[in-house]
Amino acid sequence: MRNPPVNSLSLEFLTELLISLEKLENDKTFHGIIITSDCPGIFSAGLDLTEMCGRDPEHYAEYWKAVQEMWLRFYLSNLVVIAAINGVSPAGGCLLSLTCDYRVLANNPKYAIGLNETLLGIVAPFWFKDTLVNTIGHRSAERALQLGLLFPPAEALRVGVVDQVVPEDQVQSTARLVMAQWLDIPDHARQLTKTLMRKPTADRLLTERDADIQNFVRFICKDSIQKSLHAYLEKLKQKKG
Ligand SMILES: CC/C=C\CC/C=C/CC(=O)SCCNC(=O)CCNC(=O)[C@H](O)C(C)(C)COP(=O)(O)OP(=O)(O)OC[C@H]1O[C@@H](n2cnc3c(N)ncnc32)[C@H](O)[C@@H]1OP(=O)(O)O
Repeated sequence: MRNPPVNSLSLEFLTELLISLEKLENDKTFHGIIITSDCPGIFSAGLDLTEMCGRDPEHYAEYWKAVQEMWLRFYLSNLVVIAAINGVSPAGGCLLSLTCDYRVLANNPKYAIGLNETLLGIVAPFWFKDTLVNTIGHRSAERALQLGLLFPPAEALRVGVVDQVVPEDQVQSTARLVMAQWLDIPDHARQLTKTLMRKPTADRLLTERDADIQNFVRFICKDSIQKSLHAYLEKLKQKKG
């Protein structure tokens, strides 16, 4: 991913990601992809806050549809998808990595990962929650979501948000090694098993997609939510001094 400075998932970047995924899926010589970041120290800062602030309801609806599409397409991809997480990964960045089949995280205490939405005064939608529950179990997910926990590497591994923590210079090589193991499995059997495991979760969003968009638009248009997102963005900007 190369969308400096922080790989935020803007509408344009999400569209590019989806086009890239589609191209790779349509090229039958590809069987797996590794998602990693070209922005030093940052895997992805998550959803682009500027897409959710000070825009009109039509824009929010278009943006949310693209976020849903990203989740659906990556979560259900027939390819083996591995996240080589080489930086901090809050909220939407964590969600993207949770859609993958396996997560390798660099062992750097700055590289926290988690669904921290509550810290911004917003609520992770049910499909974010379901993805986390499927990964780490109900109790851990409930605690992580309510507290908006961002896990440093050792904690992320203990709770199961990531599958492996390795020295920073070994993230890519480990991801390639893991990919080789996954590609050794007969593809059709692996793909059908992935679908079996994930389809019920995806189906819930597919049947409630429009309602979920409307719910997001209603929520994000609230004055109180706009105020807290603006304040959060300002805080990020002022951090620099
Ligand atoms: C019903 C459902 C309703 C709602 C659900 C909505 C779900 C939302 C999920 C999300 O993903 S919300 C986004 C959550 N993301 C975050 O909380 C991360 C915020 N960013 C950071 O903590 C830090 O930027 C960083 C740790 C990722 C990187 O730190 P650093 O290297 O020090 O960079 P800066 O903080 O100086 O940031 C540089 C630049 O980038 C802007 N920026 C950062 N994050 C975002 C973002 N998510 N969206 C848009 N822009 C972002 C930041 O403001 C700086 O901008 P400048 O103009 O000052 O350069």
